[in-house]
Amino acid sequence: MIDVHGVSKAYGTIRALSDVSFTIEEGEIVGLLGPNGAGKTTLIKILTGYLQPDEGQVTIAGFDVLTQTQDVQAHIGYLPENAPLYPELSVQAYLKLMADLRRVPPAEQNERIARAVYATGLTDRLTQPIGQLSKGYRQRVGLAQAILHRPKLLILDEPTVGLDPTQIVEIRRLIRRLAQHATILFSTHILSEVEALCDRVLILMNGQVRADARISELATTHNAILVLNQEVAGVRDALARLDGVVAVERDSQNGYPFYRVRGREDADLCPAIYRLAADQGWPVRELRNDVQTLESVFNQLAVAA
Ligand SMILES: Nc1ncnc2c1ncn2[C@@H]1O[C@H](COP(=O)(O)OP(=O)(O)OP(=O)(O)O)[C@@H](O)[C@H]1O
Repeated sequence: MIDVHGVSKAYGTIRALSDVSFTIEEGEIVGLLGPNGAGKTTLIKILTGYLQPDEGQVTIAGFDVLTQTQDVQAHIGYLPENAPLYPELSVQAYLKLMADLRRVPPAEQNERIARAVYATGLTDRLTQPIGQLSKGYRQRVGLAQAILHRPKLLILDEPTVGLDPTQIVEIRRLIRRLAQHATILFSTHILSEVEALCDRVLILMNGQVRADARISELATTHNAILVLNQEVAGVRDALARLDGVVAVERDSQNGYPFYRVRGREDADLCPAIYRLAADQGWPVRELRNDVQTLESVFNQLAVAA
């Protein structure tokens, strides 16, 4: 559905994106996670054809964003950060305007608007001027305009920013519902949002994709952590000789010798390490599976950046 290859973009001397590549398959919900200034909005503007990259190619639903921009935009529902809404228009009048702009055939407009309004829970707000709506409801109007033309791909830039907790829950529920019929890519800087909604996360930092992971895989681990109370000679080599071990990293944790033991995919290392430590009489302080969370991955990347 989305194919991004070697995309770079600079604003003067600021490199907003550097050689970004990834693909997104139909039906996925992908979170684009990154701190402020990571390049999320820049990437989204490039994907939606509103900004040209300096280098690289983007294909959406088989169309090239640079040369077939209108075809691409016809396939996308886009919720920009701070969606431009007309405060004096009623919800209904605004959606009619957007249907005209999207060239939805007049005979189909009423039905399309009714469906979008129903999907976004706006039925009882139709006649209200947008300017009088709460921020959560305005965001729903932004989503309603994004799905008017029944796009197969929704691209949402920080869809819950500035909303209160109740509104956040409602918008997330709505996104989950929309995901039954469309592929979704949305940007956020909130870790829990990604965990709550996504199948997969792309972590963008300093304009680069630093991680691309399935949320379900993050929690599983083939690695173990061993911390000893004091130095013992030969631990690293002995660990490396265990069946299923592919690498052993040595570090220190509050001054104690610390080993991260990386295993093959089918490995369950802790029992074997426990037996080895008992045989050798190692002064074990801690032995555990090295469970990754999105937060731990993000923190490791942030420290390395
Ligand atoms: N029009 C512009 N002119 C100059 N620099 C820009 C422009 N737009 C963005 N930048 C810079 O490019 C970098 C990436 O910005 P971008 O808005 O894409 O990041 P972001 O991840 O969306 O951040 P945020 O979460 O704060 O919206 C930042 O350093 C930003 O200051």
